Amino acid sequence: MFKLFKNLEKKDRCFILMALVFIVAQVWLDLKLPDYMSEITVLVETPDSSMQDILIAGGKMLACAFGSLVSGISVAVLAAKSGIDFAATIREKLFHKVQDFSMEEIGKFSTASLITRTTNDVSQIQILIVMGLQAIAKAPIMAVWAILKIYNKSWQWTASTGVALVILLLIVITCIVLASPKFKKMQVLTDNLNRVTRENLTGLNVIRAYNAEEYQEEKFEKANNELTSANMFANRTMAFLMPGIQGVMNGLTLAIYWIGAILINNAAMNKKLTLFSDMVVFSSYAMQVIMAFIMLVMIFMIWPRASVAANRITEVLDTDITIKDGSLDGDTKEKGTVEFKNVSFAYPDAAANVVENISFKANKGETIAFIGATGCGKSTVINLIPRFYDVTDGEVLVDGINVKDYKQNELRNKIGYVSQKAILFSGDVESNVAYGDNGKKDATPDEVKEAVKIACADDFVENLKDKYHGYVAQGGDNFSGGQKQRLSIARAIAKKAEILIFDDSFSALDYKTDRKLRTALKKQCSDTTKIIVAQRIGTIRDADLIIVLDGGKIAGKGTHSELMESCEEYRQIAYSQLSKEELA
Ligand SMILES: Nc1ncnc2c1ncn2[C@@H]1O[C@H](COP(=O)(O)OP(=O)(O)OP(=O)(O)O)[C@@H](O)[C@H]1O
Repeated sequence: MFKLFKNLEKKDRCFILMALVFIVAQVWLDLKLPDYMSEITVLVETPDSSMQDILIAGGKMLACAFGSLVSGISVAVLAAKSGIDFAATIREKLFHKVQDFSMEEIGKFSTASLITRTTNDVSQIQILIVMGLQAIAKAPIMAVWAILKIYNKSWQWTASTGVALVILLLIVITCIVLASPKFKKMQVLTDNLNRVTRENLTGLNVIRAYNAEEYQEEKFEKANNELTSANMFANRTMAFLMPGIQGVMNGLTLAIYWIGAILINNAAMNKKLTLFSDMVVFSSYAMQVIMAFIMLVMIFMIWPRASVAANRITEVLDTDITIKDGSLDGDTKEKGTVEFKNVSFAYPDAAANVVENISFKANKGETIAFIGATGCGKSTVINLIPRFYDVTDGEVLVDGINVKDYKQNELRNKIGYVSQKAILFSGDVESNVAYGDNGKKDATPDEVKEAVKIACADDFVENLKDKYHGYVAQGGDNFSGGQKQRLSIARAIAKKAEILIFDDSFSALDYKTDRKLRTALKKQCSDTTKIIVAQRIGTIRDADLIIVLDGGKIAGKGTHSELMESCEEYRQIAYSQLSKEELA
């Protein structure tokens, strides 16, 4: 928790300091009230006292109460401001940190958990600051100050307050011990609920198509019930706190007046008035002590959850990023080359390598294609080029330099990447195609148009009501699979990168569009090196080099005709897709 607070900005530290000053002022004013109350009691009981004196003492009381109100409001405003600001700072830090995460770190935390940590967990910290700042600082000052004021009044009253405090402590400790583990559990269960909700929303169509609503509901109900019952237990336990404290407060008032009655009864006549005034003042201070405890209880209610949340946030912020930046910028002598030297790779926590001993070189303007059975490691190989993962063994070189030596953004400026699943962002066609930074300049509307044309997406984009400013929904949900793929391809082309990577990016295109697109690519991007993963022989048969993968290893390498001669795996794929006449 305290580690997280090191992230407080200077401005917020100042706000907190100012709040502390107001808190001390408020406590001082609150504790001054009983003194004036005692003065008034004495004045009322003294036969010769004037109304003027009573009014002056009353006026001072009023001024103290008003001062306390102003201080209280100031503390609340300052606490809210620093809490909200701090939450915004932490959310921003988390966002930036997660942006730098590699797939390994994202996988370690899970997307659902990262969302809960950035939203719900940060809110817990905000609540702690906004509500807790007053109590954390105010309660101890108030308790100590009030105790100092009353401790020498009468040992009987002090003892009764002591007993009340011990009972209070026992109630508080029991409730905290019982509820604390549940508060901790609640954050993890919130992750789980988020995960189930997310899965449900993203897979809605499949759920409906398979009439799996009931199954999903059961899953949701289980997650929801777990969270509800943990919440219920913790809050039910905490529900005993307030009535318990109230009971102790009433009991203490009763005890003070009872003891006071006995003391006044046994006292000499001239001491009775002083004792009565002492009793009123003492009960007032004793209530302040109990109030301080109530505030601490509030903290104990918020603290366990906030402390778990703080640990979860620091866990993300302190995570060591596995993919570290190199120092080189992208200004290399060699351009457009990709070379793998005996590359092997195993996913984090996996026992065995997924790909093994991969070596090849792509020269500027060449087309290199990967083909092989599903799950043989094609995507894995090409994901090593933009450094989504680092190799386990061997080297990946881009423009003759190890990818690890580049600054990551410099390396990625060289690459236009089209993922297997086409990803579009909410906005319009133009913002999606001109997306990101290529280290040079933003794509102009004309360049966007040209890229869309090369990607054979102009036919449907031109038909949109707002053409290149046509609306794109989140995830590109208002476009078909093939349209999304073509817009993703246009985005990579518009980047004017040295190397284009297509991860099975033509799979949703019909054969005619596939051919048209490849022809346009060959003509318009002749200087660009193209690395293509494909399932169809037709898509890759013209490639300069085809690499056949089998179980993560290279089973054959060469042009289409060479592989038809030499590679049994390639022949099998080819014959399974095309007739002998088509292949001839
Ligand atoms: N993030 C990951 N963590 C662990 N294992 C993974 C991960 N991604 C892929 N794999 C495993 O690596 C192997 C190769 O996967 P990869 O996606 O590279 O295959 P592929 O040849 O591209 O398949 P497809 O043609 O079906 O897309 C698979 O066995 C898969 O289970």
